[in-house]
Amino acid sequence: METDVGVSTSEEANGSAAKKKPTVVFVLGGPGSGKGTQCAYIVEHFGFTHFSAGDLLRGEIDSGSENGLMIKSMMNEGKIVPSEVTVKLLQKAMEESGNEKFLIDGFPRNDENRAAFAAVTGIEPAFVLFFDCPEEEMERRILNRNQGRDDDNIETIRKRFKVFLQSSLPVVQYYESIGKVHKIDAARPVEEVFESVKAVFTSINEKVKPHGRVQQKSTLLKLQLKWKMSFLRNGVCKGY
Ligand SMILES: Nc1ncnc2c1ncn2[C@@H]1O[C@H](COP(=O)(O)OP(=O)(O)OP(=O)(O)O)[C@@H](O)[C@H]1O
Ligand SMILES: Nc1ccn([C@H]2C[C@H](O)[C@@H](COP(=O)(O)O)O2)c(=O)n1
Ligand SMILES: [Mg+2]
Repeated sequence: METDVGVSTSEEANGSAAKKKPTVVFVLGGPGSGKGTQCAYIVEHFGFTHFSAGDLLRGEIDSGSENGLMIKSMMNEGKIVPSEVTVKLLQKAMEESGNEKFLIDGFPRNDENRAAFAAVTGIEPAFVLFFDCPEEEMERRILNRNQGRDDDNIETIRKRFKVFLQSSLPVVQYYESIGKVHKIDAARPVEEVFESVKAVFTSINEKVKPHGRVQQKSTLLKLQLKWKMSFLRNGVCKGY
């Protein structure tokens, strides 16, 4: 297992008291594009914990919680559940997991989801994986899935596609505009898709290794500080 991917972009840069925030990768793509399937492989190879927002919401329905009925009816309509509910579930799951590297699958589904997660957790994703797949292929996959999901019927599937185009793609475009998206051609066999996914995680591991640029920069800053302190102590500090 190649576990690294210590891409903590959210570490507070205030010296020794820096508090490390979890590393979060958002996994996006249309319904049936293969997010859950690929996440299982990423977990196996890179030591992430996987949370599917849809699974957490289905768990909430099954638990008989007071939000259950509302969530169920929204899901059956292919609608997006209010962010307050979903973010709370994700936050609780992350806190209880004991890990600090998370794949968050099927979230954020709209701009409200995105903003609420950032506001509540203070976490921005290290990057976003986007599984790009034609609608006909996604439809075929969902109709063959046989997992007993209430929303895997043709009427709800079409509604989910519409919501994906209207609300979720703009979120992908937002992350693209800030250079955070790794787009994967998901219309290939599972193993081929995972080869591309693996390349993304491996290249990110390479970038944060001790001799990578990120590490070099912080090492240089530490060295400069050490020199300054040494000059000050010896009373020969003039030009600093
Ligand atoms: N690359 C692939 N080629 C063919 N079938 C696939 C591929 N990836 C996943 N599948 C199958 O397609 C179905 C949907 O995959 P999966 O559940 O991973 O999608 P998803 O993006 O998580 O969907 P949803 O958004 O509805 O949760 C599953 O039955 C899965 O086995
Ligand atoms: N952020 C989210 C994620 C999911 N949902 C609801 C609406 C989706 O149609 C449904 C199933 O999600 P999936 O398992 O396909 O990722 O769950 C939501 O409201 N908000
Ligand atoms: Mg899924």
